[in-house]
Amino acid sequence: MAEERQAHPPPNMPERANISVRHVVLILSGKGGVGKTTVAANLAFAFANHGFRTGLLDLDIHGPDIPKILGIEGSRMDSYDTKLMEPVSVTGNLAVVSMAFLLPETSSPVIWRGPMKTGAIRQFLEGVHWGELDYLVVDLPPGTGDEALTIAQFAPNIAGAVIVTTPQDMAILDIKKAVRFVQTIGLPVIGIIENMSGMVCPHCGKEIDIFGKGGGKQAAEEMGVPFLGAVPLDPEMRKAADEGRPFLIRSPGMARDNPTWKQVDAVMEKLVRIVEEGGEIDARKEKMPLNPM
Ligand SMILES: Nc1ncnc2c1ncn2[C@@H]1O[C@H](COP(=O)(O)OP(=O)(O)OP(=O)(O)O)[C@@H](O)[C@H]1O
Repeated sequence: MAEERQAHPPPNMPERANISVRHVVLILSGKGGVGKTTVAANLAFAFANHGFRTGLLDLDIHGPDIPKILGIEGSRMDSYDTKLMEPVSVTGNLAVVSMAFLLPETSSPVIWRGPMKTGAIRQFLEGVHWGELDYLVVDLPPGTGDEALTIAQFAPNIAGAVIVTTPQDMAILDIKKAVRFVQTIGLPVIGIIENMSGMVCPHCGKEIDIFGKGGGKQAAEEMGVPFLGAVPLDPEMRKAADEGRPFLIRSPGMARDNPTWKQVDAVMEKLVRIVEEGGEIDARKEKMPLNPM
């Protein structure tokens, strides 16, 4: 569908950025604090772990948190012998671009109006040596602002948007707005992810539904869009983000059997099946060895 859209751009549409990527996946949420960045970082990590050449583009220009979550805060994007900037490499398969890599200090605020952000977003696509990518995961700021519109105009091969939510009623109203926003700008909704969906008490092992459970699935059904799955509220996931480690490698050894990670993996696999139009993940793709930081 993405190719069809690009084959006949409206006459006043700007040209799409010239980067080599098979699928661009936008991650957004109707409201802040639902764990969109955490989900984007861990999904990108899961893609890379399955052998996909993955880029992660942090477009939360005013509050870029991806570098902190991945433990690459303080890294810089340099340009060597080409004029292109080098993204920051996390594993052999995962490269990251963030505004944070260009700021003099991590606490420096970015006070920019729309046109400056548009220029930066274009640079982050075309001015970066991404190489050949299978997936480019784009973490957008919450809500329905400029960044989403700009990337929707400039990025090639957009597979669509993934909407992250928490299960409670207040968040569900915002999902509906986000779904309509994505549809209004002419992109497919790949699906909805319900984050912080129930929690297993670390003391008694009982499941506690802090924000409720099942609201994301219900909204997906009501809106007629796919439900990609649920990720539980897991204190280890919060700790991993605070410590700057992707969740999977926070506790090497136990990670692959961890129920939360299995959920992240299942969400990623469903996303791939939808994006690659019904195809199963290529079983020949060896899982890449992790590169603990
Ligand atoms: N499944 C989860 N289990 C436990 N903690 C989580 C989970 N998902 C996110 N968190 C924590 O919730 C907080 C908010 O997450 P995050 O920054 O990813 O949200 P966001 O929606 O991207 O926020 P913003 O609106 O600021 O962009 C962080 O402390 C993160 O570690």
